Amino acid sequence: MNVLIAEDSKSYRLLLKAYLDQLGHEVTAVTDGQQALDVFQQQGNALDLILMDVEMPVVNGIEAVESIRTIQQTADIEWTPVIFLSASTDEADLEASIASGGDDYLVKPVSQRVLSAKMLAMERIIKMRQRLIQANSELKALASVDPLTGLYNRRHFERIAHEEIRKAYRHGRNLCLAILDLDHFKSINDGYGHDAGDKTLITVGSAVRAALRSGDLFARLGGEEFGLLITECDHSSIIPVLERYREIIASQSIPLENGDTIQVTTSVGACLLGDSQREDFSQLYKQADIALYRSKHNGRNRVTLSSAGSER
Ligand SMILES: Nc1nc2c(ncn2[C@@H]2O[C@H](COP(=O)(O)OP(=O)(O)OP(=O)(O)O)[C@@H](O)[C@H]2O)c(=O)[nH]1
Repeated sequence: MNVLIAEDSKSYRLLLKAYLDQLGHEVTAVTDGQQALDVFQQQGNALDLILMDVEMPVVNGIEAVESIRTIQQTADIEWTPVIFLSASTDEADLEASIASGGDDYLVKPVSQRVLSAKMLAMERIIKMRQRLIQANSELKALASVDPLTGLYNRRHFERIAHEEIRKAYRHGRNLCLAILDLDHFKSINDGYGHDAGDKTLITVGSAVRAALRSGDLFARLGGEEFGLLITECDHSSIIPVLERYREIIASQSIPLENGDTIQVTTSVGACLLGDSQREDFSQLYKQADIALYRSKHNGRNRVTLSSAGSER
């Protein structure tokens, strides 16, 4: 386990560290509550257990644990178990320590035997905690991904787009939001079956993803509609970039079991950030959607770019 000891007495700190080293734990030892807080913030979920002295200079153990519990809630860190160490046998002190967010309370001096037994009990809890951290991170990843294509989903796309739009305005950079909508996709489903339609979505998705510039984002927004976020781009280069993606899709051949192949084209509607007024995601999306409608209306398999604010 990765254990943090916060203890101001040098001799006792070294003794505890020696006990834990013998049990095979990774130990970081600090001398006050503020240093314990700093280590907690640096290590986050990587820290398994804290042994916290109650009486310490600068920030005492109780104050440090109260802060740890607050940080935990805001910084997406799972509950990190804390064992308080105190010279006091007063039950009110034990009560206050647990109320502040501690999980156990040991009266000093603690024998190696008692510490080993407590560490064993904590290890069981920590294993559960690690399983929870793992499950949560898998759930988070799943919540961002479209299960059919493995691309990011609409939810993730919108979240990142909001952040990127904010950053682009802050740093005075341009940004392009594009919607790519496959043409006559219904006729692929109707003509070749739903599985062939699925295969088309998967092939198109992975072809564009493979061609993506790092820092840009491609996602399946739903059905046969994909979203593309191009960061740091300018007016003169954006059409060739979008044309390149359109051509990549048109050049895909999707082989079917009966020997046939499917080809598909895409219509693209895109929008650049406005220069004069601040646009948010939904305004940009609306502009890109209007441009997409033009691409469809003008014959499909083409790119239409609208500047935000110019086509309401
Ligand atoms: N195979 C498959 N089809 C899907 C999926 N999601 C949506 N679709 C189908 O995609 C088709 C979209 O059809 P429309 O909205 O009429 O669009 P379109 O045929 O591409 O026509 P245009 O966009 O006007 O060129 C519908 O038939 C949906 O059932 C999916 O996950 N897999």
